[in-house]
Amino acid sequence: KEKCSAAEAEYRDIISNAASSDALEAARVNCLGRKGVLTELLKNLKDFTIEEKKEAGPLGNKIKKDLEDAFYSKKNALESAALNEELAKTNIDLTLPGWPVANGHKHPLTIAMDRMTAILSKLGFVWAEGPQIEEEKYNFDFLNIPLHHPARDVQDTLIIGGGAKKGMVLRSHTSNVQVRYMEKNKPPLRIMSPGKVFRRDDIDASHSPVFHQIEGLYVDKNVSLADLKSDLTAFMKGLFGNKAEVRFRPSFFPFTEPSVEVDVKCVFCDGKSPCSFCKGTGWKEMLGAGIVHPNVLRNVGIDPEIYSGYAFGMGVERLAMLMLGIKDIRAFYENDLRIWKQF
Ligand SMILES: Cc1ccc(OCc2nc(C(=O)N[C@H]3CCS(=O)(=O)C3)cs2)cc1
Repeated sequence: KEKCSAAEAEYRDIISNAASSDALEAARVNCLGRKGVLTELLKNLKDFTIEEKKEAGPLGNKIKKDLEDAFYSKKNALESAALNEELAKTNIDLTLPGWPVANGHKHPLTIAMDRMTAILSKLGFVWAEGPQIEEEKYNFDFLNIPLHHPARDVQDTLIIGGGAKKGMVLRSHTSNVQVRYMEKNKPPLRIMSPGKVFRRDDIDASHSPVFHQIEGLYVDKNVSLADLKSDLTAFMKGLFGNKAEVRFRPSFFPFTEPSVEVDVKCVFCDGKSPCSFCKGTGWKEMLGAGIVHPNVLRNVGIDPEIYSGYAFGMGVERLAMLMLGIKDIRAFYENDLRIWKQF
């Protein structure tokens, strides 16, 4: 008993004076290690009588436990003192908040494209894709666009290789997808073709040589202008809300007859006070559409006496600018974070 208490007193002294965790660890091994002073002392217990063990056992283990705790708390104290000393040398203020992790988000064009294609897919349109570098016949000929049509001129279309009439072009609309699809699939068919299109345009606030379009095509038996009007009205209400008012105006496109242009009532003004958005007309043109011209059906081997269809096309940038209040189309391509951070 005396020896254990003496050992405890001696090691408590060593612990309180220990200046480094190495010295402390060495002392711990000397005291509590396999060959440690206290370990050796406690080995004598096995020679004690039952009576003696009853008192000496718990006493010895308590001293052992207390010393272990003392070693441990001193070790912690030395380590945190070392850390604080280290921190005192640097001027890093650990209480400052961390760098905010900026979480990204979709590009506004993608947001607009996703909204439009989601509504169209609910209306039963299936996503179709096709090449951006296209043969002239799929971009023009199949679409009843005559050889002398201005759209074919180099002023409007970006022509790649070969003579102007025979070369490949950068597609000026995604109609090539519809033509290719009709060559391989017979009616009934109901497809949408989102994608990039190219025009020879100098970039300015409302024009870009590269922009995005979504076209739709529905071919079946007895498809009429009524189907077109009801489906496109549903699409516009899906986009601008149920209260949106839609107007159909007669128009002309070589690939549709009759052709219409579809306006939506100005969402910013009642059309009386001239607003920059609708130029005071109260209406905003959103897309073009029409009944597919019989020549187009014939060109892909569909009999216009049996089948009929409607088609439509719209610009995504245009819609995104309306939806998000962006005044300059170039904002979509300059990736200026000061703009995109606002969405
Ligand atoms: C086989 C096939 C037959 C007909 C088709 O008609 C697609 C159509 N597009 C329009 C139209 O007005 N498009 C413009 C809107 C704005 S834009 O992005 O500049 C292009 C009207 S009908 C397509 C494919």
